[in-house]
Amino acid sequence: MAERAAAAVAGNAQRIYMDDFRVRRSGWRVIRHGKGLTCFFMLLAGGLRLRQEWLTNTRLRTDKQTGSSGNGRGMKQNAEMMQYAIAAHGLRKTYKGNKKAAPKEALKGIDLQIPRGSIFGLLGPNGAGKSTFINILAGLVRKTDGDVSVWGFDIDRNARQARAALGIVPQEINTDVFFTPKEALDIQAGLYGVPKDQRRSMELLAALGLEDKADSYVRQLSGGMKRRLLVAKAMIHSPPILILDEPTAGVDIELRKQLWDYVLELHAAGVTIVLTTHYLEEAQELCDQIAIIHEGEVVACEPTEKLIASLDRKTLMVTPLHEIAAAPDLGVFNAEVKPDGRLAIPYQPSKAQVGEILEHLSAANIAVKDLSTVESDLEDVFLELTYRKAG
Ligand SMILES: Nc1ncnc2c1ncn2[C@@H]1O[C@H](COP(=O)(O)OP(=O)(O)OP(=O)(O)O)[C@@H](O)[C@H]1O
Repeated sequence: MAERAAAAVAGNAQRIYMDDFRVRRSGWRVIRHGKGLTCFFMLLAGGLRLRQEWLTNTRLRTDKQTGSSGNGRGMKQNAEMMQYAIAAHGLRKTYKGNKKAAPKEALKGIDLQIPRGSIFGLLGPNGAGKSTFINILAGLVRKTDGDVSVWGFDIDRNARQARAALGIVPQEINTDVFFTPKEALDIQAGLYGVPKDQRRSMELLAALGLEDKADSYVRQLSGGMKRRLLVAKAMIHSPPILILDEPTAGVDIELRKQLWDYVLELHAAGVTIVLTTHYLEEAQELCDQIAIIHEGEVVACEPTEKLIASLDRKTLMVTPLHEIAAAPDLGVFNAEVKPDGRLAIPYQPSKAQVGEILEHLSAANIAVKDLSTVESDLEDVFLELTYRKAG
């Protein structure tokens, strides 16, 4: 399975260069196979999008010929574009206001580099700007300013290739309820120009535990099943990058595990994974690098372990030999008596040793029965950074 996925992803590096003709030809094939009216509207929307892209590409080609490219960073930036799965520089988005709402600056010039082959966590409180960032990559939201490249393709100049390099599992479930999962995947494959003999609809359904639902209507699937179908749809064209926007919201523990097993298999096959989640333990367990976004700005971007270590906070948990009624005076250390009778003593590993705390305990005539240390976790870092930023 992993080898097949790897082969598909590698093969796709070629397919990303697909041309308009193949997209249109596949679209007509879809029409012939039924569900005509829905397909007609899908093709109409696709056609309008192609036209828009053509106009954009023509403008950019003209810019290039006249030497008026809006982006003059040159070779250094090209090298960086090839090194990263996604690279954003000075990315800004301001949503226009209207009579009822003021303009909203959702992204305030973010710089972000997501290494190829990583599992990258994009975290932030509600309204931080995560979905805006993802929607810009997907071509659903138009950026106000800045440069973004996906798999080395600039999202303005090579919009189609950039988009073909991405598989996106959106936050909202937007499945085609009148199709079966198998049909939905075949149509999606057609829209991406995947030749019939290379389609992996059944393989993907099986990998996501939906094989027995292949011919049921999508509307008959549970919420968790629909979400897994979205993952299959995102991977139908074997993109080298998979973006999951809150993929496990509303998915039970067992299915969540199944989903992550599949995502890890894809990662082992070379797919770069970008993930937004509100489950911080999940991010801590899965991601090798994490960026925290707050109010449209990147407030941290580090390898996960380094990020947690950067908080420089541990807690010494002491079980006293005899019961203690009130917290003792331990000099510079603050102690708290927990409901189970243990003492919790926070300290900064870079500035203090456990031995110093034990000396203070001994001076306060507290005999120690047992002790352990508790590391900070991602939740502590997240709260610290976002609350510090919020003042
Ligand atoms: N179409 C829009 N028009 C105006 N404002 C918007 C629009 N979409 C998002 N916003 C605003 O932009 C900000 C960032 O929203 P975004 O959806 O990107 O946040 P998020 O980090 O994905 O949040 P969540 O975790 O809740 O999904 C929010 O203040 C939001 O209200």
